[in-house]
Amino acid sequence: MPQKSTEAYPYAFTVSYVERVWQHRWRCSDVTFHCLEGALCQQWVQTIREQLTALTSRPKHLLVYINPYGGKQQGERIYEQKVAPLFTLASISTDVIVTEHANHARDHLRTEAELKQYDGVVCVGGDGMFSEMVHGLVSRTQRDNGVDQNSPEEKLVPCTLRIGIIPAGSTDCICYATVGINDPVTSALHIIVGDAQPMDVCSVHHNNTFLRYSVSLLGYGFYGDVLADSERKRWMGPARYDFSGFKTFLTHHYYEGTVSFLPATDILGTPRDKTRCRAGYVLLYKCNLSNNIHNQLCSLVLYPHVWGWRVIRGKFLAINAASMSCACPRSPKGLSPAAHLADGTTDLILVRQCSRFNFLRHLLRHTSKYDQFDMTFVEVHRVRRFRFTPRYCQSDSELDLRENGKRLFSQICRDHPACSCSPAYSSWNCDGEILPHAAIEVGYVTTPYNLLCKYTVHSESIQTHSLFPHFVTLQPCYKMDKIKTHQSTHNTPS
Ligand SMILES: CCCCCCCCCCCCC/C=C/[C@@H](O)[C@H](COP(=O)(O)O)NC(=O)CCCCC
Ligand SMILES: Nc1ncnc2c1ncn2[C@@H]1O[C@H](COP(=O)(O)OP(=O)(O)O)[C@@H](O)[C@H]1O
Ligand SMILES: [Ca+2]
Repeated sequence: MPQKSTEAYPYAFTVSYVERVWQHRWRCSDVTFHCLEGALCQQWVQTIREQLTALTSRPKHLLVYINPYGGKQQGERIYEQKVAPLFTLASISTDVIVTEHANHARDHLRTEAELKQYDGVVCVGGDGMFSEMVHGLVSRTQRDNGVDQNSPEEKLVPCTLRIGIIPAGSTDCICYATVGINDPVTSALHIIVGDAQPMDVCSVHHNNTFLRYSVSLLGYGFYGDVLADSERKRWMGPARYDFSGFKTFLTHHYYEGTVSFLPATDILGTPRDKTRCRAGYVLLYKCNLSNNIHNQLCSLVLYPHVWGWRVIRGKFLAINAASMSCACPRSPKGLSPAAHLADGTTDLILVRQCSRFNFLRHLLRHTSKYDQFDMTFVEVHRVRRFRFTPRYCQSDSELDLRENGKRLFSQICRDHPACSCSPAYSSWNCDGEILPHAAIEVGYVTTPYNLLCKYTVHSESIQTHSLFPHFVTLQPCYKMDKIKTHQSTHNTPS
């Protein structure tokens, strides 16, 4: 700032605001306004503060859980250096808990946390950490509302508290698929401006007993085997997935069983659409009205058996249910690029036994513009519920052993115990956590959630933000010589 201006306009205040820098990446910038009179300056500051206070969607008090062991074990550093300064700048107060063991956050949320005092909870970690938060909050809400979690027929009661994710994990699929990028600063800014995005939740059951919730990927076969193998290599960090992915690809195991599913017939849109859900169901359809007729036609073609369950038997390399696109840095368009974030459905992808070469082609298409579903051995259905029953029954003792992480003889091919062909069972990859039960039933996909983040790729959203995009942190009406720090720093609280 030239000296002349400082002398002529000795009073000033600084407004911090959100700037979209590149694609989905957000940054915090600021602008300093100079005034001639202290009273005028004060009036501006007062008015802006009043406007900001009136924005009820913005959180004021947050409960933060940090997983210090997620991803590259950088959770605490990421929070302290990149996120906490922004929260302070936006006058958000926080209670921070660094987790001490797995399920610490889940159990604290489910039983102990005084949730009434918070406007939201935030997790710093990966998909597993987010899953802990979902389990804590969703379970607590169902318990408080008398919902029987064990029944796949029951619809979940929505939670009122929102969850924010600061990505610090290995895949960060939930963050990437909802925000469009896995960047801690961008996520912190979405939380600060009070963005919200509802999302679907599936409940997973075995013999009418509740097992887990899933919000992103439920994968049997390939993704189940990758996860089971990678858990033994956690010391490798995020690279464990590349190693185990390659190894699992080479083993090329298929699994026999029956998939039954209830197609979602009363919806517009199919998994083969070219549109992308980046702002949830409602916004997408507002923005793509011209696609609706086309989508309706596709639904009729895809789902001729509209009234009941469909049953498919076979040998599968992978059975994936994607309740959102599952986009992540490894696959920027995701497992099911057209899946919706909050439409009460999940996209069921069945990859039948095929050659290694064809499976590789299918996997590689997740990383390119080519359609991974346009292959004879792949089919995809948008469903409300589904079940999987493996061809061979899994005994309780086998399950107990698998739950304790031991490898079994019975996992080796039933027909030829001495050979190395496919084992009888895989396990399910449920948002990055292993489910040892092969037979599962997925209850109604419901939308009980709001996240503290969303895509803002639509022009409406951008305009809405630019109408009042700022969060203000200023020294009210200081003379210029007292606010020098403002000109050089913008995301550290002063
Ligand atoms: C030979 C070329 C292979 C290219 C394959 C590309 C396909 C990648 C699709 C990945 C979808 C990932 C869905 C998300 C799963 C996560 O929930 C889970 C746990 O994440 P986190 O808690 O952050 O660790 N991640 C995985 O299961 C990793 C799957 C990696 C598969 C290679
Ligand atoms: N303090 C802790 N010590 C050990 N495990 C933890 C701790 N806090 C959370 N976890 C568990 O770590 C697992 C992985 O967490 P996540 O944040 O998803 O990292 P990543 O993306 O690397 O898998 C989850 O199952 C979670 O329950
Ligand atoms: Ca969905």
